[in-house]
Amino acid sequence: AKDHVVASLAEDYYGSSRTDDLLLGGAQNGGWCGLHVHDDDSSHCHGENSVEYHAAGDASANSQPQPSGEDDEAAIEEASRLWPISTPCAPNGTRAYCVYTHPGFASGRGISILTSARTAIAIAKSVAFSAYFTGEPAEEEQQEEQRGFLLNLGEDESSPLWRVQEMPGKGKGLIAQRNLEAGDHIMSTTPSVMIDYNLFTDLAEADELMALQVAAVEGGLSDAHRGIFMALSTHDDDFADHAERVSKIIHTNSFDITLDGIVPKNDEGVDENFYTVFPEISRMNHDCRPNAEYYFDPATFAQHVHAARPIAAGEEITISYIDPIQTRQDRLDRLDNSWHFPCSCSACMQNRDMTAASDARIHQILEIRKQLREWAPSSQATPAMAELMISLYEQERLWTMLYEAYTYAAIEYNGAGEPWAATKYARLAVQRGLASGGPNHSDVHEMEALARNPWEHWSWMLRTRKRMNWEPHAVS
Ligand SMILES: C[S@@+](CC[C@H](N)C(=O)[O-])C[C@H]1O[C@@H](n2cnc3c(N)ncnc32)[C@H](O)[C@@H]1O
Repeated sequence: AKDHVVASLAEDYYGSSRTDDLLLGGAQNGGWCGLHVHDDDSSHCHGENSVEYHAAGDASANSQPQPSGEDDEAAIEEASRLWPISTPCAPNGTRAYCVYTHPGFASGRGISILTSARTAIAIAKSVAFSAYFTGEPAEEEQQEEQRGFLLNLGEDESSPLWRVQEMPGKGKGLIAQRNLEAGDHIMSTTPSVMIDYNLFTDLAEADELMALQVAAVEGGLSDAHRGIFMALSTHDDDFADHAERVSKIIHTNSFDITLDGIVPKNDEGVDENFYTVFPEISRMNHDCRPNAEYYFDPATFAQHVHAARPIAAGEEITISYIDPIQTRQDRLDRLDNSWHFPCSCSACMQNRDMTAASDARIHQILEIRKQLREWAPSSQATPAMAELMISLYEQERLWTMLYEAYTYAAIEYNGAGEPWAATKYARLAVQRGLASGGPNHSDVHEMEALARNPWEHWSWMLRTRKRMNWEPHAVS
């Protein structure tokens, strides 16, 4: 994606795995579009980006021109009409960034978004927000759904499923209050504050950004919501004043979010990122072998967390802040550079022999991944290779990544003309993908289609076809 000026929770994870590399792209004729498209005509692809949230957003948003200084004024006026509160603003020469807040969002929980007027308008028109602005009948349904998400949240930062507790050496963390099964829903929350990444590069004065951040927290959030936000970690408790505290909270607790299908891509055709705090989810500490996974749904503006494996009552619930497919030293370096803590998770604390074996598996996973993504006839990919990938992920306890391996296995078996094994893995990929990417994720749709009818899927006999140099029409 783009150069990150600030570290965010799971920025690597999103960057290298979650949105770019491992996902199916809806290829029709032999490849995964938008990823590493091979020799086929990429015009068969649905779209370049594999993450298509069909339910979300105003499709026309994608064709909107980028804001310029001249038309920004009109946009600010329109955005101010749409959003209940939109103050203050900080001009940067070509566009103004303002705080757009909605105290009524998510049943009065509230939300603040720091962005340009154009983007604020696009967000206001998206499915998650339009009901709040138009008062259409959808509003009831929308609010009901968001209320449902928040049912598990108490104002004291606990729920029947989890509680916040002091964790030695890590600050606070989240503890399971009940035994959870893989796939169990843990929580869903909407954001407190979202900051358009452009602010970090475009606003020359740090004070301007800080003033906007303070205004975002002061306005727009309910008292309870603001209380949970302000209690979040600042990592080192070293701040001079309120503004710096708010800034540190944001920097310690933000996730990287893209509003695909809602906000237009930038001039380079890249999705705009939003630095986003989901305060209850931000209580989760890092583990290189996490037991929970999450995804953001632009249709509701909620982030959903599910168990990636069974979690025992009393166990800490963790997520990974980085791409876990890295050797131990790379993971430690990454966490130290971006997060300034030494990782003491079980994978990082193994003895030398076990670390060497683990690192070797990571190298093997990376090598196999390359083959499984290779669509030229010379690819070494086979169903056995995909099975090996599943095994390596299991040995490495990479439960949050298993859907990738199941997806590859489904494609490889189908590509070799083995529909029953393909169907089995497609179903497993769907089951896992629902927790990793959500029901609207294009990869999940892809696997559902394969499971329904492997013979009609683009991957049917694909490997055989390529290796034997058959024409696509030779296969029905
Ligand atoms: C998003 S917060 C996580 C919740 C935080 N522990 C709290 O008290 O609210 C990120 C911060 O938690 C701490 N942290 C997270 N995972 C950790 C780990 N595995 N080991 C040590 N500290 C960790 C670091 O201070 C990091 O900057």
